[in-house]
This record gives sequence, structure tokens and C-alpha cells, in this order.
Amino acid sequence: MEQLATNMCFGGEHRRYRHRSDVLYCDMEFAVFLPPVALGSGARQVPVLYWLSGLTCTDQNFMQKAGAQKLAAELGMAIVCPDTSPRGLDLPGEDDSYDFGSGAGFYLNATREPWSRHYRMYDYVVTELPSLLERELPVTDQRGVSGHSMGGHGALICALKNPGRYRSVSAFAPIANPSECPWGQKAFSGYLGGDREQWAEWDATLLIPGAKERLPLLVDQGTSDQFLEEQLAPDALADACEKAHHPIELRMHRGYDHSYFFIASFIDDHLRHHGRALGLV
Ligand SMILES: N[C@@H](CCC(=O)N[C@@H](CSC=O)C(=O)NCC(=O)O)C(=O)O
Repeated sequence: MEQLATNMCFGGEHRRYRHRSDVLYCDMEFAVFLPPVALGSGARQVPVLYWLSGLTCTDQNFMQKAGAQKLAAELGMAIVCPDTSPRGLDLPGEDDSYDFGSGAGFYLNATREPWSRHYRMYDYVVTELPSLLERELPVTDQRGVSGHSMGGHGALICALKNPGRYRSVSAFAPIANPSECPWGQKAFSGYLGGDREQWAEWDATLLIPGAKERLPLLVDQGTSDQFLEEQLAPDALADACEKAHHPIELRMHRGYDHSYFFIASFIDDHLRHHGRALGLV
């Protein structure tokens, strides 16, 4: 791993790294926040919250806008922000739209050419990146996962598809039922093709009935979110949870939109939710 930058923050460190991904066949950048207890003499390994960002984001949106570092420093929690897709591969159409290709990897493993060799963000965030970090940085294998929009859905599927791998999961304004909305249908048909049975393996709402672990979901949604009606479908997720007796706390917040102003307003609740499961609160 090549360290690109470091900034001291609330007694901890925000760092950016570049590394070669064997899963994605390209270089990737990510950011990590290490709390004070993970640094210096007497340092110890700390649990990690993996944050998966939304369409158009890099590793930097959350780190610069969410305001999570102060409480993460106090709790003794590391935060890792991967990028949202492979980049710079020269694939046809890779940079043509904000909701497909670069910045829009959807945290799945593509099966359709020309995406299938590189667009394997699911394997990257679930397996390759944690293995690297648990080897190279003072972080443990005690993991929580959260995210926003495309990344909120990514967090849900990472947890639902991997019983025992995460201690906690939460999401802000997730694209909760991607098989049934324009963003999801564009991504799934492009990365997976037309077979809706394949889509179901990557759709949180459709994964709920067969989930092998009933990890409680914390989901926050703003009522003035400009994407709520057309793209997000939190009610479909809540209905699936109710039918399957899967615990969910869906909190509707009057007047909040889809932006990082919304995330910053409730991030502390999510950090405490993960902190409790990770034994930090
Ligand atoms: N450009 C698009 C919408 C882009 C957008 O709103 N991206 C969100 C995530 S949306 C779902 O995954 C985001 O997090 N943007 C980055 C930020 O820092 O706010 C459009 O205008 O429609």
C-alpha cells in the first residue's frame, strides 16, 4: 500500500492509500480514519466501520462531509471508505453517465462483458480490502458496515449475504429494492444482463426472506429526499422485513433530503449503533 496523504483529526489520523487490487485488476484508492487509541505507544487494534458511498462519490465524500471523526475518535472506532468503482480502465461507456460505470459500481460482481473482469466491488469490499487492512493496519476483524444510497444498499447486501461477517449494519436512504427502480434496473441490466433471477441475488429487499442471520437493520430516510419516490422504496424493504420477522428500525425524518447534510445530522446515531455491537459503547 502506498500512503498518499495524512491529516491529524481529533487526535487520530485521516489517511489515504493507493494499492493494487488483485480482484479488480486495477489500482484503487481508499481512505481510513484511525482513532487515537490505534496510534502511538500503547496502541491497540480497533474495530472498523466500513462506509460505502453513493453514486458519483470517491473515498473522500464521507470523510469530508459527514462529520464522523469526532465521535469515532471518542469511541475508538476506525472508519474505512473505499472508492465506489474501479476507474480508468478505458471500457466503452465507462465515463458516459453518473449512474453507471465509474463512480457507480453498485457493490456487486458483474457477470456481463465488458464489466465482469473489473467490476467486482462486492468481492473487493467484503473480502479483499478487509484482508489487506487487517494485515497492514491496526484494525481487527470486528466489522460494521454502513453506507448511503447506492452504498446504503451495498451495506445491506454485504451483511445479508454474509452471516457472521459483520456485527452490525445500517444505511442512509438506501436504494432498497433496486430491481424495481430506474437506477437499479440500469445497473443490473448493464452489469448482470436481463435475467431477473440473477438480479434477485443482489437486491436487499429480495434477500430478506432467505437471510441466514437476522442482524437488525437501522435505516434512516429523509421525507424530502428528491430520490425517495422514484428510486429508494424503503417501504418495500420494511414490508419484506415485517413478513420475514427481520428486525428493522426505519426512521423517517421530516424535511431532510438526500444530501450529506442529512447524513451529518444522524451519523452519530449510526456510530453508536455500530459501537454498541462492536463492544465500544
Ligand atoms: N448527479 C446526480 C445525483 C448524484 C448524487 O446525488 N449522488 C449522491 C448519492 S446518490 C445514490 O447513490 C451523493 O452522495 N453525492 C455526493 C455528495 O457529496 O453529495 C443528480 O444530480 O441527479
